[in-house]
This record gives sequence, C-alpha cells and structure tokens, in this order.
Amino acid sequence: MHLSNIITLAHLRTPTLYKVSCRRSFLRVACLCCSDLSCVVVRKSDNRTTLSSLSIMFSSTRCSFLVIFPLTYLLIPPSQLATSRFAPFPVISNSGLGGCGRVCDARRQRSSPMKVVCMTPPSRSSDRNGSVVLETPLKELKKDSPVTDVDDNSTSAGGPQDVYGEDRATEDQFVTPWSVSVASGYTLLRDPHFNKGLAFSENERDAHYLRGLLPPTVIPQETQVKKMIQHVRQYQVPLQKYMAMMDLQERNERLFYKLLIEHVEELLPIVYTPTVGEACQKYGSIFMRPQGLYISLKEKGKIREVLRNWPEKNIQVIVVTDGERILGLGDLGCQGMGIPVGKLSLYTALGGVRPSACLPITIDVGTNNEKLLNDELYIGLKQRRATGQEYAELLHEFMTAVKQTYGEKVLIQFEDFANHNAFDLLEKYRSTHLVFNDDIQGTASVVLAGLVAALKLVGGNLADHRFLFLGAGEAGTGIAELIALETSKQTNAPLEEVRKNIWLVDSKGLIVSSRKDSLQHFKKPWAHEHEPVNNLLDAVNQIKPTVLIGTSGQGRTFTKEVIEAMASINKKPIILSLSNPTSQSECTAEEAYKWSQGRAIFASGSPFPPVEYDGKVFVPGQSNNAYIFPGFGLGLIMSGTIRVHDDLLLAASEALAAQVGQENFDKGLIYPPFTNIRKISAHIAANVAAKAYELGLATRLPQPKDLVKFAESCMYTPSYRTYR
Ligand SMILES: O=C([O-])CC(=O)C(=O)O
Ligand SMILES: [Mg+2]
Repeated sequence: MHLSNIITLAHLRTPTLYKVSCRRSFLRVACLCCSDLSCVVVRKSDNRTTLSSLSIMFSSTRCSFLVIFPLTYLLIPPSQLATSRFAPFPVISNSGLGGCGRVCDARRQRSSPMKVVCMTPPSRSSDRNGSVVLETPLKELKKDSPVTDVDDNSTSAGGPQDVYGEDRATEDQFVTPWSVSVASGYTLLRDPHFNKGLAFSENERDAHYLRGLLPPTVIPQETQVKKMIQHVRQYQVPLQKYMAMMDLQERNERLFYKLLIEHVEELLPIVYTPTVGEACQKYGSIFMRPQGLYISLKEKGKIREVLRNWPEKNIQVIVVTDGERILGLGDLGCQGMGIPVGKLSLYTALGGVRPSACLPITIDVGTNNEKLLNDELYIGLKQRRATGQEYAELLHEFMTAVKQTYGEKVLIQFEDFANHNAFDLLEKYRSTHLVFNDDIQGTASVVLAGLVAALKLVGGNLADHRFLFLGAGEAGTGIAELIALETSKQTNAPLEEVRKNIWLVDSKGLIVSSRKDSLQHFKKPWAHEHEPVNNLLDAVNQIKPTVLIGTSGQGRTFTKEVIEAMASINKKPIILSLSNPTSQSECTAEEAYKWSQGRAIFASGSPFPPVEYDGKVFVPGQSNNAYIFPGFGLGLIMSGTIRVHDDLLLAASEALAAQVGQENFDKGLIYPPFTNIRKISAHIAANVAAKAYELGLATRLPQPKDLVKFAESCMYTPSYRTYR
C-alpha cells in the first residue's frame, strides 16, 4: 500500500468525527508535528473514528496535528495492538519530517496545508485480500521502544531515531526515500492545491515561512481574479489563452476555478470546446507537465498499481477516453488527454465536484493516425491501435481495477471513444458499474431538453414532429433513442411505433430497411420502410422533417440548399448543428439564420457569436453536453446512485428544459445562458437524484428533504481557505 494511501491527517483540536480512508478496525494515531510525541490506538467503527477523546490525551502536547497510521503500516497484529493501548510510538527524527519538526500552535484552529509524501513506494507484497502490506524498511521500526528511550538529539548511526535504518545502509541495501512534510515555505507556494500567491495574509506568511518569498503586498482573491482575466485577455490566440489557463491550474487551483466560474461564458470556449480540440491536436508540442493518468498497453497487468500511483484516493468521477474519436477531429491517440482534463474542470466549475475527487484517464492502445505515428513529438505509443481481444482485455482490467480501487459508486464517464467501442463498452458495463457515455447519453439528454424547450416556440408535442439526423453514430442514435423514449412515455405508444417519426442519414444515405443486413447494430432500429435516398437534400425533400439535427462530425454539410429546403417546409425550422469543434459544425449560426431568412431556431455544439440579420440580433444557443454531465454526475454522487438508468437522463433533460425562462424564449433561445450554470446544475442534480431515489438506485439514505439545497450544499466553492 502506498504511504499516501494509508495515512490520513486530522486536526486534533477539532473534536469531531474524522473519516479515515483505511479499512482496518484499529488505527494507531501519532503526532508527528513535534518531538513531544504521544500515541494512542483507537478503535474505529463504521469507517469513522472518534477523535474527541483523543484531544484530552493530546492536551499535554503542544501539537495540533495528527497522523493516523492504519494497522498495516505498523505491522502489529490486532491482538497485540489491543493490549498495547497507548503504547508509545517511535520518534521520527525532525530531519525525517522535512521541516515539520516545528512546533505548531495548538490554539490556532484553522486548516493547515499539510501533506504526506512518499518519494517512491516502499517494497510491498500482497496479503490474501489483495491489499498490500509494507515490508521493509519500516520493519525496522522498533515498535516496542518507548518514547522515553529516545534521545531526540541523538545522531548516532542506527540509534533509536534511525527508524528507516538509513544510517546503517550500505550500497547493497535498499533504502526507501521517505519524506513526511507540512507544505510550508517554498514548497507551499509551489503546491497548486494550497498556493494562494499574493493572497497569503501577514499571519500566514509568518506561520508558514513565506516571509521574503513573496513581494510585500497582500491582495484579496477578487483582485487576483481581475488581474488574471486581464492576463488571459491579453492573448489574441485562443490556444495561448488555453495555455495560460492550464498554467494557472497548475499553479493555483482555487484561483483557476474562481476565474472560470466568474467568467464562465468567456472562458468555457477556452478550457473546453472548441479550443480544447486544438490543444489535443497540438498536445505533443504544448505538453509541459503530465495531467491525469496514462494507462497504456505497457501497463497491462498492472493497472491497479497505476491507479494507486495517483495521489488522490477519494475519487468520485473518472472521465476516460481512448482518444479514437476526439470531438469531430478523429483519432488523436494519447493526445486526447485534453478532453478528460477539460471535462473534469467542468465537473468542478459547473457541477461543484471537488477537484481532488476527479480523475482524468487516457487509455493508450496506439493510434491509427499516420501523422502522429510519424511525429517525433507524439507522446503516445507509436503503434497501430490494438483491437479485438487485446483491447477488450485491457479495458476489462481497467474497469475491474477501478471498481476494486474506488468502489461501486465511482462514476466512470466514457468520452470520445469511436462508435463501435462506445456502444459495446456501455452495453457491457452498464449493469455492473456506474457508467455513463457522455457522447451517447449526455448529448441525448441536452438535445432532448432543447427540443422540449423549442416546442414552446414552435408549438405541438414531440409526437407531432418529424426528425431527420445527418450522422448515425453515438450522438445521432443516442439522441434518436431518447426522443423516442420520451415520446413513447408521453403518448403511451410503443417504442417501435414512435421511432418511425425519426430518420437518420449516414455516409451511405438514408437508413432504410433494404440496408438492414449491412447496418451496424445500433443503426438497425432506424431502418424504416422507404426507397433508398442517397443524399441529405433529397432526404429533407422527401421526409419533410420539422427538426434537422447534425451529428455527422463533418463541417459545412448543411448547405444553403438544405437549409432553404428546411425553411420552405417549415415556418420555424429547428436546426441543430451539433458537431464539434467549430470547424466540424454542420453549418454556422450565420448561415442558419441567413439562409432561413431569420426563421430558424438554431443551436450548435460549439459556441457561435450573436448574428445580426435584417436589423435583428440572433443569439444562438449552445447545445452541448456540458449543460448536462456536471449536474448529472453531481446528482449521482450526492445520492450514492449505483447505476445509470435511462429515466435519469430524462430527469436531467426535464430539469434543464425547466430552466429556460421567458426572457430566453424572447431571444429565440432554447437553452439558458451558461452564466447561471451552477444553479442549473443543482436543479439537474436534484431531479436526477430524486429519480434515482424513486427507482431505488440511490444508496445515500435517508433521502434529503430538499434535494436542490442539498445539491448546493455539496458543491465545491473555490474561495481560499485560511491556514492556521
Ligand atoms: O466535448 C464536447 O464539446 C461535446 C462532446 O462530448 C463531443 O463533441 O464529443
Ligand atoms: Mg465527447
């Protein structure tokens, strides 16, 4: 077990319950902050340990921090532990504490930027349960040696202080480079989780050894936000803005999220679609520091170990890609990492999931992108994609390892997998894991919400409309199925019947029954009786849709003729051009409004600026799954939901549609603005959780009375904490 896995830090002076991360029933609690050590063994129940009683025992010490060691760390059997109650713990020398030997003032009550690090994991072996027990060199801890034996100033080699046996090490002995430290001084300034830059107060500068490491001025976070937005705005090129934002995320996480939340409309297109697409394309050359976890074919058989290498243990959401279909840009291999990183930034900024609970993962099984294979700066495996059994085995090991490591309730969001794998993975794991495919299900949910809102502008029910899709992949068939499901619920008509109002065109033309035998399985439900039609324009003229939806990944495919045909059939044609990024959008907002003489109700996957046509300003909506997945995920997490059911997607959709106000409709909008996204996410989360409780899928009991308030109370806010 990795050291950071087994140590939980707690503040002694807060007499409450502490959640501890290990699964053993005995813990040894020791103070590592000062040499004035005490030590107790506590019994933990229900994964919580009462520390209130400990404050009495520690009141004689001057120290305000505890480190809790689970049993495995000390290698003492429970029987022995039970009898060695209050047995002392060997002192770890101040030098071993990396500056933590300073006595902390117990009277100060606030949070502390403390961390425990193991430079490399010690050698380990698996016990029967698959958990790992430390072997050496901690074996050399003299577990029976009383604290009173210890001479704090002793420097003699192999003395009581020499708990790691380092002084006696010779070249042929293995030594583990441990370091246990409070983040302070220079290290604190370079830790993005704790760094506050010039916002460190005078007191904090004194208490955390920051004097002289910062210029003398102290500024509040609000001023830092103002400064940073000016900094980002000075760049003309979106990719430069992206890099400035990533740089900030690496430097000062809370400032990054505060900036993103407060300027969400402006910065979403930078940290997310469309700029993130360009960042993925150029990832090799802009790559500075790794973000997220890379699991390649080289890690086959070792995925649990790879997961353990991630510094955070309490993971709630994983976004994973294999990079084969990044937005509409195709196979970007390992460089697809920008997508999970971007999606998870939105989980935090838009949905309020703690950054430390988010884990971006890229699975690298190679790439079929020749350009990348020949690029010396390519960061991934330089081989063609593994497929078939080899692919399935790696993915299965990954799915199993995730559940073993993080439990049943971790949400795994599949992102930007190619069609065949996306459908197969969702099908295979939906009954055993908490999985969600953003491109199939998230996109479907956001589009359904937009359509339900659009009905207020065009009239009628879903059943009165006729839908035509260009693109019959994940998004196209996912949206089609959710529309059919909702229509069937509203009308009580069988699913097969309502599907007949929904038509799809793929690269070979309209999907019709005569093509059924050669169709991929996910297209078959849409093969209706009709003569073959081999292009979109003819399909529009023959099917006469009221709604045209682009999910083709092909830019400029809604031509002037196509839009004009839609406008000649409908008074208010609904046109959704969903492919991302902007270059792949089926048409631009300007084209949609101009070619329909300002009559189109238009939304797109990537953002477009407002358009002036015939003296009127049209504000295009953004039909992007970013409206759904952060709130949807929050709803699952806060209710402890263990499986995703289609009704949860409908619940998310319904909640989003309900957030479109009259002032939005008046502007022709079918989505609310992103400025209110955290409020919107809280409503989505509440509706999703309510449905999960109704379906018996939620495990967090009892159900909170007011789910919207509960969702809001669960949300992370990026304001700075005050350090004691
Ligand atoms: O990332 C986005 O903007 C939406 C999405 O999931 C995709 O296009 O694959
Ligand atoms: Mg996607």
